[in-house]
Amino acid sequence: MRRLIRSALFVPASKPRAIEKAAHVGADLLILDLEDAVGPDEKGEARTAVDVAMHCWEASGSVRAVRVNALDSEWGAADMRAAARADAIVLPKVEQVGDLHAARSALSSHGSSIPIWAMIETPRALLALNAISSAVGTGLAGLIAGTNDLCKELRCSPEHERLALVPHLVNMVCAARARGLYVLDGVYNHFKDPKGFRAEAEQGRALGFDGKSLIHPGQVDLAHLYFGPTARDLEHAAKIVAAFASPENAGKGVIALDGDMVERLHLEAARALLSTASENDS
Ligand SMILES: CC(C)(COP(=O)(O)OP(=O)(O)OC[C@H]1O[C@@H](n2cnc3c(N)ncnc32)[C@H](O)[C@@H]1OP(=O)(O)O)[C@@H](O)C(=O)NCCC(=O)NCCSC(=O)C[C@H](O)C(=O)O
Ligand SMILES: [Mg+2]
Repeated sequence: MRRLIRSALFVPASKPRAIEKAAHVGADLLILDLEDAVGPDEKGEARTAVDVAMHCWEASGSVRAVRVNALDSEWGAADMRAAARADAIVLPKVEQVGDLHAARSALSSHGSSIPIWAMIETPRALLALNAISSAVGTGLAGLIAGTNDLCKELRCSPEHERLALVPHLVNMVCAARARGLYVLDGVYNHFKDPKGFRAEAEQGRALGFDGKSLIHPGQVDLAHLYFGPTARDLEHAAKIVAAFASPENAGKGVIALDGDMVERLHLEAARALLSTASENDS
């Protein structure tokens, strides 16, 4: 059973204080950002923070990732070399299967077999989602919605409960689920607006995302409230397992539980939930 990834915090590689702070915020995934959070003049200096961050985050319990600049940019090759020592790599603006193969082969040339997370944030990526998500042999682990870039490229707005983005977000969830990948929702920019964050996180969970990408430590605990099983989810799952285990329900395909119809597909989901939760506790 795989670990829960409910929160993925972007940490600018150009901010030493943020790198230190990130070690203690409890995010499931930490993403040291060499791309958009770092200005062109800071790129070289920021790259030297990769080793510092990986060391600083060693005991954090978080998966430690690096978001590199595009491979075909002037920084891409050096970023890949530095990032090969992380636990995972985040590739921005993936648009075709070839981007994943190129990253895989760059990592291999540095002796690294770390998993790749692909950011889906351009119209071309949306059109190629099926191919990208099924890129066999590239070590693709998950998709991350890049909603800021998507809004820019589609010339749409995140307003009205992300009406214009929802079809694309649903497609990302579908592509990820079909291929057994993780899938994370985009960032919420208004980091001083917890109410707005909660509404968006609740929507992301309802759409089926595993977790949410974040920009501020204050968003980590909130993300954990919405993603991953709640105490109530676990209680309900345990009740379903117990109900199907009782002798009077032996062999039944469907039962009634607390006024709801419960089928064996719900039993499978309940068992999977309990198993994920116990794996992540241990
Ligand atoms: C958004 C921020 C610029 C706000 O910064 P600031 O005003 O300094 O925030 P605070 O004063 O509230 O910070 C309080 C303390 O928390 C630390 N901090 C802040 N942000 C982070 C962080 N991301 N990780 C770790 N620690 C952080 C501060 O250092 C303060 O610490 P202390 O001094 O001890 O009190 C800022 O939050 C920020 O830079 N966020 C990240 C921005 C970023 O990475 N952007 C790029 C990724 S998002 C993206 O690109 C999405 C995608 O590609 C798309 O297209 O959608
Ligand atoms: Mg982006």
